[in-house]
Amino acid sequence: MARVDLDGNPIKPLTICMIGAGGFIGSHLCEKLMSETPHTVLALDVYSDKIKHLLDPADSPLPWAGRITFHRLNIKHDSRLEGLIKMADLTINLAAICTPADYNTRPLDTIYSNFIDALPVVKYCSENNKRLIHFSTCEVYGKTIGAFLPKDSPLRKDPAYYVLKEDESPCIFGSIEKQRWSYACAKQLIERLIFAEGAENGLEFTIVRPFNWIGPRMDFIPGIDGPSEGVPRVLACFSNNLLRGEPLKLVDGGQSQRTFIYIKDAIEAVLLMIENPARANGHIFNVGNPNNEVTVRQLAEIMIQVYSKVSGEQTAETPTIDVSSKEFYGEGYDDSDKRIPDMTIINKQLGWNPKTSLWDLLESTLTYQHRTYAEAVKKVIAKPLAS
Ligand SMILES: NC(=O)c1ccc[n+]([C@@H]2O[C@H](COP(=O)([O-])OP(=O)(O)OC[C@H]3O[C@@H](n4cnc5c(N)ncnc54)[C@H](O)[C@@H]3O)[C@@H](O)[C@H]2O)c1
Ligand SMILES: O=c1ccn([C@@H]2O[C@H](COP(=O)(O)OP(=O)(O)O[C@H]3OC[C@](O)(CO)[C@H]3O)[C@@H](O)[C@H]2O)c(=O)[nH]1
Repeated sequence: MARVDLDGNPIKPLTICMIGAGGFIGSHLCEKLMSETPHTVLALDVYSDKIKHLLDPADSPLPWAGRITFHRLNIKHDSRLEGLIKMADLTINLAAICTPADYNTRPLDTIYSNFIDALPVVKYCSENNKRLIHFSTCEVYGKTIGAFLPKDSPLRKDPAYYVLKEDESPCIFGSIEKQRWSYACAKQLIERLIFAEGAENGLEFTIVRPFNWIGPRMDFIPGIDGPSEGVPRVLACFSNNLLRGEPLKLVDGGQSQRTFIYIKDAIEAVLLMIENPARANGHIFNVGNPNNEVTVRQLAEIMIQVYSKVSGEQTAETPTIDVSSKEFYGEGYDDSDKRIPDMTIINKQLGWNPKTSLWDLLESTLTYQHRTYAEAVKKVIAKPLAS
Protein backbone atom coordinates (compact mmCIF):
# COMPACT_ATOMS: atom_id res chain seq x y z
CA MET A 1 0.00 0.00 0.00
CA ALA A 2 1.65 3.27 -1.16
CA ARG A 3 2.15 5.75 1.71
CA VAL A 4 0.40 9.11 1.20
CA ASP A 5 0.77 12.48 2.95
CA LEU A 6 -2.02 14.38 4.76
CA ASP A 7 -3.28 15.72 1.42
CA GLY A 8 -3.40 12.29 -0.22
CA ASN A 9 -0.23 12.75 -2.30
CA PRO A 10 2.18 9.80 -2.62
CA ILE A 11 5.25 10.14 -0.36
CA LYS A 12 8.49 9.93 -2.35
CA PRO A 13 11.56 8.34 -0.66
CA LEU A 14 13.83 11.05 0.77
CA THR A 15 17.50 11.23 1.67
CA ILE A 16 17.80 12.89 5.08
CA CYS A 17 21.00 14.36 6.51
CA MET A 18 20.43 14.04 10.27
CA ILE A 19 22.96 15.98 12.37
CA GLY A 20 23.04 14.78 15.99
CA ALA A 21 21.46 11.46 14.93
CA GLY A 22 23.32 9.64 17.72
CA GLY A 23 21.47 11.44 20.49
CA PHE A 24 18.28 10.75 22.44
CA ILE A 25 15.80 12.21 19.92
CA GLY A 26 17.95 11.28 16.90
CA SER A 27 18.08 7.61 17.89
CA HIS A 28 14.28 7.38 18.16
CA LEU A 29 13.83 9.28 14.88
CA CYS A 30 16.26 6.91 13.11
CA GLU A 31 14.34 3.90 14.49
CA LYS A 32 11.04 5.30 13.20
CA LEU A 33 12.44 6.18 9.76
CA MET A 34 14.05 2.76 9.33
CA SER A 35 11.11 0.69 10.56
CA GLU A 36 8.19 2.59 9.01
CA THR A 37 9.38 4.55 5.97
CA PRO A 38 11.43 4.08 2.76
CA HIS A 39 13.69 7.05 3.54
CA THR A 40 17.49 7.02 3.64
CA VAL A 41 19.40 8.55 6.58
CA LEU A 42 22.90 9.98 6.58
CA ALA A 43 23.47 9.87 10.37
CA LEU A 44 26.04 12.45 11.49
CA ASP A 45 27.33 12.58 15.07
CA VAL A 46 30.46 12.27 17.16
CA TYR A 47 28.90 9.26 18.96
CA SER A 48 26.96 6.25 17.66
CA ASP A 49 26.28 4.22 20.86
CA LYS A 50 22.54 4.95 20.83
CA ILE A 51 22.06 3.93 17.19
CA LYS A 52 24.54 1.05 16.88
CA HIS A 53 21.61 -1.41 17.01
CA LEU A 54 20.47 0.16 13.73
CA LEU A 55 23.91 0.07 12.11
CA ASP A 56 25.74 -3.19 12.73
CA PRO A 57 24.07 -6.14 11.03
CA ALA A 58 25.44 -8.67 13.57
CA ASP A 59 25.09 -11.77 11.44
CA SER A 60 22.19 -11.19 9.05
CA PRO A 61 21.64 -7.88 7.30
CA LEU A 62 18.89 -5.75 8.86
CA PRO A 63 15.70 -5.16 6.81
CA TRP A 64 16.78 -1.55 6.20
CA ALA A 65 20.49 -2.32 5.59
CA GLY A 66 21.96 0.26 3.30
CA ARG A 67 19.37 2.91 4.11
CA ILE A 68 21.26 4.27 7.11
CA THR A 69 24.96 5.18 7.11
CA PHE A 70 26.89 6.64 10.04
CA HIS A 71 29.35 9.49 9.49
CA ARG A 72 31.42 10.23 12.60
CA LEU A 73 32.07 13.97 12.46
CA ASN A 74 32.05 17.11 14.55
CA ILE A 75 30.22 19.87 12.65
CA LYS A 76 32.47 22.49 14.30
CA HIS A 77 35.22 21.76 11.83
CA ASP A 78 34.57 19.15 9.19
CA SER A 79 34.84 19.75 5.45
CA ARG A 80 32.50 16.81 4.76
CA LEU A 81 29.48 18.67 6.14
CA GLU A 82 28.52 20.65 3.04
CA GLY A 83 28.84 17.63 0.75
CA LEU A 84 26.53 15.57 2.98
CA ILE A 85 23.94 18.37 3.08
CA LYS A 86 24.12 18.63 -0.74
CA MET A 87 23.57 14.85 -1.08
CA ALA A 88 20.35 15.05 0.93
CA ASP A 89 16.86 16.39 0.15
CA LEU A 90 16.37 17.52 3.76
CA THR A 91 18.67 18.33 6.68
CA ILE A 92 17.50 17.85 10.29
CA ASN A 93 19.74 19.58 12.85
CA LEU A 94 19.57 18.17 16.37
CA ALA A 95 23.16 18.96 17.42
CA ALA A 96 23.42 20.92 20.68
CA ILE A 97 24.69 21.10 24.22
CA CYS A 98 21.24 20.84 25.83
CA THR A 99 21.69 19.87 29.47
CA PRO A 100 20.95 22.80 31.82
CA ALA A 101 23.85 21.99 34.17
CA ASP A 102 26.15 23.14 31.34
CA TYR A 103 24.45 26.43 30.54
CA ASN A 104 25.72 28.40 33.56
CA THR A 105 28.96 26.39 33.96
CA ARG A 106 30.02 26.17 30.26
CA PRO A 107 28.30 29.26 28.81
CA LEU A 108 30.80 29.74 25.95
CA ASP A 109 30.57 26.12 24.80
CA THR A 110 26.78 26.40 25.13
CA ILE A 111 26.55 29.56 23.02
CA TYR A 112 28.98 28.22 20.39
CA SER A 113 27.16 24.89 20.20
CA ASN A 114 23.65 26.33 19.90
CA PHE A 115 24.38 29.36 17.72
CA ILE A 116 27.84 29.55 16.10
CA ASP A 117 28.08 25.86 15.11
CA ALA A 118 24.62 25.93 13.55
CA LEU A 119 25.53 28.84 11.23
CA PRO A 120 27.23 26.72 8.52
CA VAL A 121 24.33 24.25 8.54
CA VAL A 122 21.87 27.08 7.81
CA LYS A 123 24.21 28.61 5.20
CA TYR A 124 24.75 25.34 3.31
CA CYS A 125 21.01 24.62 3.28
CA SER A 126 20.16 28.12 2.05
CA GLU A 127 22.92 28.27 -0.61
CA ASN A 128 22.03 24.80 -1.96
CA ASN A 129 18.24 25.23 -1.77
CA LYS A 130 17.90 22.40 0.70
CA ARG A 131 15.05 22.14 3.24
CA LEU A 132 15.98 22.46 6.91
CA ILE A 133 14.20 21.19 10.04
CA HIS A 134 15.99 22.83 12.98
CA PHE A 135 15.54 21.77 16.62
CA SER A 136 15.16 24.74 18.94
CA THR A 137 13.59 24.46 22.43
CA CYS A 138 10.54 25.47 24.49
CA GLU A 139 13.11 27.28 26.61
CA VAL A 140 13.15 30.15 24.10
CA TYR A 141 9.95 31.32 25.83
CA GLY A 142 11.95 31.56 29.09
CA LYS A 143 9.60 32.62 31.90
CA THR A 144 5.84 33.23 31.66
CA ILE A 145 4.38 36.73 31.87
CA GLY A 146 2.48 35.49 34.92
CA ALA A 147 5.78 34.83 36.71
CA PHE A 148 6.09 38.61 37.20
CA LEU A 149 2.65 39.05 38.76
CA PRO A 150 2.24 39.17 42.55
CA LYS A 151 2.25 35.60 43.94
CA ASP A 152 -1.43 35.78 44.91
CA SER A 153 -2.67 37.53 41.74
CA PRO A 154 -5.75 35.73 40.28
CA LEU A 155 -4.41 36.63 36.80
CA ARG A 156 -1.81 33.87 37.27
CA LYS A 157 -4.66 31.49 36.54
CA ASP A 158 -5.53 33.32 33.30
CA PRO A 159 -4.14 31.35 30.27
CA ALA A 160 -3.21 34.66 28.63
CA TYR A 161 -0.49 34.91 31.27
CA TYR A 162 1.06 31.44 30.84
CA VAL A 163 0.11 29.64 27.61
CA LEU A 164 3.09 29.73 25.21
CA LYS A 165 2.17 30.42 21.56
CA GLU A 166 4.73 30.30 18.73
CA ASP A 167 3.55 33.41 16.84
CA GLU A 168 2.52 35.55 19.82
CA SER A 169 4.44 34.85 23.04
CA PRO A 170 7.51 36.94 23.93
CA CYS A 171 10.88 35.46 24.94
CA ILE A 172 11.51 36.43 28.57
CA PHE A 173 14.94 35.65 30.08
CA GLY A 174 16.69 36.61 33.29
CA SER A 175 19.55 39.13 33.50
CA ILE A 176 22.94 38.57 31.85
CA GLU A 177 24.62 37.25 34.98
CA LYS A 178 21.96 34.51 35.06
CA GLN A 179 24.04 32.50 32.59
CA ARG A 180 21.48 29.73 32.51
CA TRP A 181 19.86 31.73 29.72
CA SER A 182 22.94 31.46 27.46
CA TYR A 183 21.32 28.41 25.83
CA ALA A 184 17.81 29.81 25.32
CA CYS A 185 19.20 33.09 23.97
CA ALA A 186 21.50 31.27 21.52
CA LYS A 187 18.53 29.16 20.39
CA GLN A 188 16.42 32.33 20.00
CA LEU A 189 19.04 33.99 17.80
CA ILE A 190 19.51 30.96 15.53
CA GLU A 191 15.70 30.85 15.19
CA ARG A 192 15.73 34.51 14.15
CA LEU A 193 18.56 33.87 11.67
CA ILE A 194 16.70 30.91 10.12
CA PHE A 195 13.48 32.94 9.94
CA ALA A 196 15.41 35.78 8.21
CA GLU A 197 16.98 33.31 5.72
CA GLY A 198 13.44 32.25 4.94
CA ALA A 199 12.17 35.81 4.57
CA GLU A 200 15.13 37.18 2.56
CA ASN A 201 16.51 34.16 0.68
CA GLY A 202 13.57 31.78 0.49
CA LEU A 203 15.06 29.05 2.76
CA GLU A 204 12.44 26.30 3.28
CA PHE A 205 12.60 25.77 7.05
CA THR A 206 10.66 24.27 9.93
CA ILE A 207 11.60 25.04 13.55
CA VAL A 208 10.71 22.55 16.32
CA ARG A 209 10.28 23.66 19.96
CA PRO A 210 10.27 20.44 22.03
CA PHE A 211 8.53 20.64 25.45
CA ASN A 212 10.42 18.15 27.66
CA TRP A 213 10.43 14.96 25.59
CA ILE A 214 11.34 11.99 27.75
CA GLY A 215 11.90 8.26 27.29
CA PRO A 216 14.50 5.50 27.01
CA ARG A 217 18.06 6.53 26.06
CA MET A 218 17.69 10.06 27.38
CA ASP A 219 21.12 11.34 28.52
CA PHE A 220 23.05 8.92 30.77
CA ILE A 221 23.26 7.41 34.27
CA PRO A 222 26.23 9.08 36.05
CA GLY A 223 29.03 6.62 36.79
CA ILE A 224 27.47 3.94 34.56
CA ASP A 225 27.29 5.21 30.98
CA GLY A 226 28.32 8.79 31.64
CA PRO A 227 30.75 10.69 33.88
CA SER A 228 30.21 10.14 37.64
CA GLU A 229 30.08 13.88 38.29
CA GLY A 230 27.93 14.56 35.21
CA VAL A 231 24.51 16.20 35.77
CA PRO A 232 21.98 15.04 33.16
CA ARG A 233 18.40 16.29 32.74
CA VAL A 234 15.80 15.54 35.39
CA LEU A 235 14.60 12.13 34.09
CA ALA A 236 18.11 10.66 34.29
CA CYS A 237 18.89 12.45 37.57
CA PHE A 238 15.81 10.99 39.27
CA SER A 239 16.31 7.57 37.62
CA ASN A 240 19.89 7.54 38.96
CA ASN A 241 18.69 8.40 42.49
CA LEU A 242 16.02 5.67 42.32
CA LEU A 243 18.47 3.05 40.99
CA ARG A 244 20.85 3.89 43.87
CA GLY A 245 18.15 4.08 46.55
CA GLU A 246 19.06 7.74 47.19
CA PRO A 247 16.68 10.63 47.90
CA LEU A 248 15.59 12.55 44.80
CA LYS A 249 16.95 16.10 44.98
CA LEU A 250 14.30 18.81 44.52
CA VAL A 251 15.97 22.01 43.31
CA ASP A 252 14.56 24.99 45.21
CA GLY A 253 11.79 22.70 46.49
CA GLY A 254 10.76 21.42 43.05
CA GLN A 255 8.12 24.10 42.55
CA SER A 256 8.83 24.67 38.84
CA GLN A 257 6.21 23.19 36.54
CA ARG A 258 6.81 21.22 33.34
CA THR A 259 4.74 19.29 30.81
CA PHE A 260 6.33 15.98 29.77
CA ILE A 261 5.62 14.16 26.50
CA TYR A 262 6.51 10.57 25.59
CA ILE A 263 9.31 10.49 22.97
CA LYS A 264 7.28 8.14 20.76
CA ASP A 265 4.35 10.59 20.56
CA ALA A 266 6.74 13.43 19.70
CA ILE A 267 8.47 11.43 16.95
CA GLU A 268 5.07 11.01 15.24
CA ALA A 269 4.87 14.82 15.00
CA VAL A 270 8.38 15.04 13.51
CA LEU A 271 7.55 12.38 10.87
CA LEU A 272 4.48 14.42 9.87
CA MET A 273 6.71 17.49 9.42
CA ILE A 274 9.20 15.48 7.31
CA GLU A 275 6.50 14.03 5.03
CA ASN A 276 4.26 17.11 4.73
CA PRO A 277 6.62 19.90 3.62
CA ALA A 278 3.82 22.04 2.17
CA ARG A 279 2.17 22.09 5.61
CA ALA A 280 5.36 22.40 7.66
CA ASN A 281 7.58 24.82 5.73
CA GLY A 282 7.74 28.33 7.19
CA HIS A 283 6.32 27.21 10.55
CA ILE A 284 7.56 27.06 14.13
CA PHE A 285 5.92 24.17 16.04
CA ASN A 286 5.43 23.60 19.77
CA VAL A 287 5.65 19.83 20.31
CA GLY A 288 4.50 18.87 23.81
CA ASN A 289 1.68 17.48 25.93
CA PRO A 290 -0.27 20.16 27.86
CA ASN A 291 -2.25 17.41 29.64
CA ASN A 292 0.87 16.12 31.43
CA GLU A 293 1.66 19.13 33.64
CA VAL A 294 3.25 18.50 37.06
CA THR A 295 5.55 20.33 39.43
CA VAL A 296 9.00 18.77 39.69
CA ARG A 297 8.02 17.60 43.19
CA GLN A 298 4.96 15.83 41.75
CA LEU A 299 7.15 14.27 39.04
CA ALA A 300 9.43 12.91 41.77
CA GLU A 301 6.47 11.50 43.70
CA ILE A 302 5.06 9.75 40.64
CA MET A 303 8.49 8.37 39.62
CA ILE A 304 8.98 7.00 43.17
CA GLN A 305 5.63 5.19 42.96
CA VAL A 306 6.22 3.87 39.44
CA TYR A 307 9.79 2.75 40.22
CA SER A 308 8.62 0.86 43.30
CA LYS A 309 6.04 -0.93 41.14
CA VAL A 310 8.53 -1.66 38.33
CA SER A 311 11.45 -2.75 40.54
CA GLY A 312 9.50 -4.35 43.38
CA GLU A 313 11.78 -2.41 45.74
CA GLN A 314 10.66 -0.54 48.84
CA THR A 315 10.60 3.26 48.71
CA ALA A 316 13.65 4.81 50.44
CA GLU A 317 13.31 6.10 54.02
CA THR A 318 13.84 9.67 52.78
CA PRO A 319 12.37 9.71 49.27
CA THR A 320 13.15 13.35 48.48
CA ILE A 321 15.29 16.21 49.84
CA ASP A 322 15.22 19.91 48.96
CA VAL A 323 18.46 21.43 47.63
CA SER A 324 19.24 25.01 46.62
CA SER A 325 19.87 25.69 42.91
CA LYS A 326 23.17 27.31 43.92
CA GLU A 327 24.30 24.07 45.53
CA PHE A 328 22.97 21.83 42.73
CA TYR A 329 23.86 23.93 39.62
CA GLY A 330 26.14 26.69 40.94
CA GLU A 331 26.12 30.45 40.33
CA GLY A 332 23.98 31.90 37.52
CA TYR A 333 21.17 29.35 37.56
CA ASP A 334 17.60 30.52 36.91
CA ASP A 335 14.52 28.65 35.81
CA SER A 336 11.39 28.56 33.68
CA ASP A 337 8.38 28.63 36.00
CA LYS A 338 5.82 26.96 33.72
CA ARG A 339 5.66 25.55 30.18
CA ILE A 340 2.21 25.00 28.65
CA PRO A 341 2.35 24.68 24.83
CA ASP A 342 -0.40 26.24 22.78
CA MET A 343 -1.40 23.47 20.30
CA THR A 344 -3.37 25.54 17.75
CA ILE A 345 -0.77 25.69 14.97
CA ILE A 346 0.37 22.05 15.06
CA ASN A 347 -3.25 20.87 15.25
CA LYS A 348 -4.20 23.03 12.23
CA GLN A 349 -1.15 22.29 10.08
CA LEU A 350 -0.52 18.62 10.91
CA GLY A 351 -3.63 17.39 12.79
CA TRP A 352 -1.34 15.96 15.47
CA ASN A 353 -2.03 15.45 19.19
CA PRO A 354 -0.06 13.60 21.90
CA LYS A 355 -1.55 10.39 23.31
CA THR A 356 0.43 8.97 26.24
CA SER A 357 -0.29 9.86 29.89
CA LEU A 358 2.55 10.77 32.24
CA TRP A 359 2.02 7.61 34.34
CA ASP A 360 2.15 5.36 31.25
CA LEU A 361 5.23 7.00 29.75
CA LEU A 362 7.02 6.79 33.10
CA GLU A 363 6.05 3.12 33.49
CA SER A 364 7.58 2.18 30.11
CA THR A 365 10.62 4.43 30.61
CA LEU A 366 11.42 3.26 34.17
CA THR A 367 10.95 -0.34 33.06
CA TYR A 368 13.68 0.33 30.48
CA GLN A 369 15.88 2.14 33.02
CA HIS A 370 15.59 -0.67 35.59
CA ARG A 371 16.18 -3.42 33.00
CA THR A 372 19.16 -1.59 31.52
CA TYR A 373 20.93 -0.25 34.62
CA ALA A 374 19.86 -2.04 37.85
CA GLU A 375 22.52 -4.79 37.71
CA ALA A 376 25.35 -2.39 36.80
CA VAL A 377 24.37 0.01 39.59
CA LYS A 378 24.23 -2.82 42.14
CA LYS A 379 27.78 -3.82 41.18
CA VAL A 380 29.07 -0.26 41.53
CA ILE A 381 27.39 0.12 44.92
CA ALA A 382 28.70 -3.25 46.13
CA LYS A 383 32.30 -2.45 45.09
CA PRO A 384 34.30 -1.54 48.23
CA LEU A 385 35.38 2.10 48.16
CA ALA A 386 38.85 2.42 46.72
CA SER A 387 41.11 2.24 49.81
N1 LIG B 1 14.90 16.17 24.59
C1 LIG B 1 14.18 17.26 24.82
O1 LIG B 1 13.21 17.24 25.59
C2 LIG B 1 14.52 18.57 24.16
C3 LIG B 1 13.87 19.70 24.61
C4 LIG B 1 14.16 20.93 24.01
C5 LIG B 1 15.06 20.99 22.97
N2 LIG B 1 15.68 19.87 22.54
C6 LIG B 1 16.62 20.02 21.42
O2 LIG B 1 16.56 18.87 20.57
C7 LIG B 1 17.86 18.56 20.06
C8 LIG B 1 18.23 17.12 20.39
O3 LIG B 1 18.12 16.96 21.78
P1 LIG B 1 18.39 15.54 22.50
O4 LIG B 1 17.52 15.50 23.69
O5 LIG B 1 18.36 14.44 21.50
O6 LIG B 1 19.89 15.77 23.01
P2 LIG B 1 21.17 14.81 22.94
O7 LIG B 1 22.25 15.51 23.69
O8 LIG B 1 20.79 13.42 23.30
O9 LIG B 1 21.54 14.80 21.35
C9 LIG B 1 22.34 15.78 20.76
C10 LIG B 1 23.33 15.05 19.84
O10 LIG B 1 24.05 16.04 19.10
C11 LIG B 1 25.40 15.60 19.01
N3 LIG B 1 26.26 16.78 18.80
C12 LIG B 1 26.39 17.86 19.61
N4 LIG B 1 27.32 18.69 19.12
C13 LIG B 1 27.77 18.14 17.97
C14 LIG B 1 28.73 18.53 17.00
N5 LIG B 1 29.43 19.68 17.13
N6 LIG B 1 28.94 17.72 15.94
C15 LIG B 1 28.26 16.55 15.81
N7 LIG B 1 27.33 16.11 16.70
C16 LIG B 1 27.10 16.92 17.77
C17 LIG B 1 25.67 14.93 20.36
O11 LIG B 1 26.77 14.02 20.26
C18 LIG B 1 24.34 14.23 20.64
O12 LIG B 1 24.36 12.89 20.17
C19 LIG B 1 18.80 19.61 20.65
O13 LIG B 1 18.99 20.66 19.70
C20 LIG B 1 18.05 20.15 21.86
O14 LIG B 1 18.37 21.51 22.14
C21 LIG B 1 15.46 18.65 23.11
O1 LIG C 1 17.92 16.29 40.10
C1 LIG C 1 17.22 17.23 39.63
C2 LIG C 1 17.29 17.67 38.26
C3 LIG C 1 16.48 18.70 37.82
N1 LIG C 1 15.61 19.30 38.67
C4 LIG C 1 14.68 20.37 38.18
O2 LIG C 1 13.85 19.76 37.19
C5 LIG C 1 13.46 20.74 36.22
C6 LIG C 1 13.79 20.19 34.83
O3 LIG C 1 15.16 20.17 34.68
P1 LIG C 1 15.85 19.56 33.34
O4 LIG C 1 15.17 18.31 32.93
O5 LIG C 1 17.31 19.48 33.62
O6 LIG C 1 15.67 20.61 32.17
P2 LIG C 1 14.73 21.87 31.92
O7 LIG C 1 13.33 21.40 31.73
O8 LIG C 1 14.96 22.93 32.95
O9 LIG C 1 15.35 22.40 30.52
C7 LIG C 1 15.41 21.47 29.45
O10 LIG C 1 14.16 21.54 28.80
C8 LIG C 1 14.33 21.56 27.41
C9 LIG C 1 15.81 21.58 27.09
O11 LIG C 1 16.01 22.59 26.16
C10 LIG C 1 16.37 20.34 26.44
O12 LIG C 1 15.96 19.20 27.08
C11 LIG C 1 16.49 21.79 28.43
O13 LIG C 1 16.90 23.13 28.51
C12 LIG C 1 14.21 22.01 36.59
O14 LIG C 1 13.34 22.84 37.35
C13 LIG C 1 15.35 21.53 37.46
O15 LIG C 1 15.76 22.52 38.39
C14 LIG C 1 15.51 18.90 40.02
O16 LIG C 1 14.71 19.48 40.81
N2 LIG C 1 16.32 17.87 40.45
